[in-house]
Amino acid sequence: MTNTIPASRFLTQMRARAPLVQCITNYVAMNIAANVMLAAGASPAMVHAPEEAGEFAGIAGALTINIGTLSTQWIAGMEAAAKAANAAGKPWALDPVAHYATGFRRDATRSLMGLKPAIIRANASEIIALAGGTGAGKGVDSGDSVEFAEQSAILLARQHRAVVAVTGEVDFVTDGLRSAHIHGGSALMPKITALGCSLTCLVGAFVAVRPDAPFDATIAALATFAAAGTEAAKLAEGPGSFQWRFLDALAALDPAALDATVTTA
Ligand SMILES: Nc1ncnc2c1ncn2[C@@H]1O[C@H](COP(=O)(O)OP(=O)(O)OP(=O)(O)O)[C@@H](O)[C@H]1O
Ligand SMILES: Cc1ncsc1CCO
Ligand SMILES: [Mg+2]
Repeated sequence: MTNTIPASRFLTQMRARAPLVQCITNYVAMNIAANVMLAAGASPAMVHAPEEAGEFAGIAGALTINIGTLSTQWIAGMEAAAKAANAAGKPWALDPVAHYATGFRRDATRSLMGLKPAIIRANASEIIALAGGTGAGKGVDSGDSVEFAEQSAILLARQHRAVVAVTGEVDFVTDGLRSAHIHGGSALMPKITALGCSLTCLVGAFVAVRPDAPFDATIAALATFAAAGTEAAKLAEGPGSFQWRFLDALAALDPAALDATVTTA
């Protein structure tokens, strides 16, 4: 493994600091994302109103923005928060849920991309479309393999000088120069709504602690999900028991389990 900083060390650091993360996420994700953050050891705050989102971004260690259930009011909050995070030198992560589905989402995503996210985390169909290609996504669900999205991810990372994370059966992370694959997890994960949205929030927690290393921090967040997903799947009987077992696995996770999930190139 050529990682300068092992993922296990990032999880230990993140838990020790329990960073405050401003998560602007969708109505579907808010509850599970907050519980995922608490189980993993971070401190989430779901603050999105335009009247306060910018002020809060100055207090939080990092910001995450997810466009899953969009409205004009929410866009105003997102843009205020992203601008304030940039002004305060805090990193922020974008989750462009189904951005290809409507003109409203496309426009919002274009303007958010202009506000320089440090990290973009999405499924394969979303990454392909963000790079100008045509994927097989259906609403919020991916219809493409991660492998098919890898070149799009590299292109996006170079164009936007961002870390790009594509999730699916095997995850791919790139900063345009380096790349990594993260193995593990479970086929039950896409059967539970908003786990990807929750992962974007967790990326925020890791990058809040190591804003100097967004590539490694993103890998560590994805490795945390992969290791906890593998563990939860061992005794799960279906999506329902997987969901609570996943929270328990996140809380009990041994950081040493992360490193075996990551291969770098
Ligand atoms: N077939 C699979 N096998 C193993 N892990 C998977 C599989 N599909 C997804 N995952 C894992 O599930 C998590 C969420 O990724 P996914 O790509 O499903 O996000 P998403 O499509 O944005 O989800 P959502 O929009 O519902 O929040 C990631 O940790 C990913 O590695
Ligand atoms: C189901 C759903 N619809 C809008 S956002 C969301 C959560 C998964 O992306
Ligand atoms: Mg998603």
